[in-house]
Amino acid sequence: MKKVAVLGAGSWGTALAMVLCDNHHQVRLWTHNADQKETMQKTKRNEKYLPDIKLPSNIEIFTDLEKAVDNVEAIVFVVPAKAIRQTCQKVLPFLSDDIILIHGSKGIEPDSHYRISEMMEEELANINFRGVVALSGPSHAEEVSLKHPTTVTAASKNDMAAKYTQDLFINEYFRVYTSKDIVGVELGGALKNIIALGAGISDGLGYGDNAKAALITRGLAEISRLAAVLGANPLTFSGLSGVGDLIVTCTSVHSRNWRAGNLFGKGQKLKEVLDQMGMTVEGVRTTEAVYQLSNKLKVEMPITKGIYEVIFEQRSPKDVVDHLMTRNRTTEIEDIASVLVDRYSD
Ligand SMILES: NC(=O)C1=CN([C@@H]2O[C@H](COP(=O)(O)OP(=O)(O)OC[C@H]3O[C@@H](n4cnc5c(N)ncnc54)[C@H](O)[C@@H]3O)[C@@H](O)[C@H]2O)C=CC1
Ligand SMILES: O=C(CO)COP(=O)(O)O
Repeated sequence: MKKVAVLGAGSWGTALAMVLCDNHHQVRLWTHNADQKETMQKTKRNEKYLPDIKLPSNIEIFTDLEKAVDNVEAIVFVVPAKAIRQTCQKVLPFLSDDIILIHGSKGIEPDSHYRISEMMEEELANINFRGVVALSGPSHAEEVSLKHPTTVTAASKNDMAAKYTQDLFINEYFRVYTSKDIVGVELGGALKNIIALGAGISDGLGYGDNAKAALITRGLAEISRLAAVLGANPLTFSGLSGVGDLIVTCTSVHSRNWRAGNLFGKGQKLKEVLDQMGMTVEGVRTTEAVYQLSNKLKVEMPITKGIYEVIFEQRSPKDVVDHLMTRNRTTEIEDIASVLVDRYSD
């Protein structure tokens, strides 16, 4: 039994804390919102983010960050990507060396183009943590909290930290694999959200399964092309954090990115969409970051470009689809192959 703090009491932080409670760990769930803590303690539910689920009786809820992380072996960061740096800065004074840092967040920071673990390493450079682990895969909180079979990957440059995370979380309904390719695993989790926005847009426009299958497949081609240039193992994109998460996010009614895309497809604009969602839609910021990055690195990403134009330049979604369908003729597989040839030919 380990003492673990989970930072972020949204749907995913709560679901991961429940898995840890099921595994008999001593779990402290931290929220930055005092009202949320009070309601959760009173109702034994997370009314806003996972309303149908009763919280385990052994979960402890904190707003005091120092108390939440006191004497813990591992911290699991599950705040939205935009809050990662601020959360690291707040927790830094209370951290001791040897801590294991795990995160379940999915995003890329605009301008810096940092992955989540890169932001954590930069903000927490003053401590000698034992490793940073990304926990990612096809895993909607709503289903994990119902204990439906789910598989994820714990990726770290540090093998021991990845195995520690596997031991911490694995049980009969939550199967955890390990990987050394943290670059690929984090990119898979972040980039699929862009394509899920696209799948939602396509459905919102009233297009059918052919269009969605095309988006998923050509989306996978362009996100794995970028990931290969950024140093990911392309095979990671055939795994749980790649195609696995892409499928679930593009097809599940639980996906906030798909739902937001659907509203864009029906003609709503950014502010209306975000107001209506009221929950984290990571794909919006990640689309901005990846659009910048693809221009900087000259990686062709036509779907991401189209989604960027819908979200940030108010281009009509129908216009974007028409453009994607009629752009220059090209070959299907050669493009990713050429990235790999360039990369391995030195
Ligand atoms: N919901 C899901 O099924 C999954 C979500 N994720 C990822 O987990 C991360 C968190 O997402 P969700 O839990 O779904 O979001 P959510 O929208 O359900 O909840 C967000 C939580 O973060 C808190 N928060 C917002 N700003 C904060 C700040 N500055 N400091 C501390 N807390 C803050 C909110 O109060 C809320 O409790 C995202 O990166 C998401 O992509 C990953 C896998 C599954
Ligand atoms: O990453 C997720 C499932 O693996 C959650 O996706 P959404 O943020 O689109 O709900």
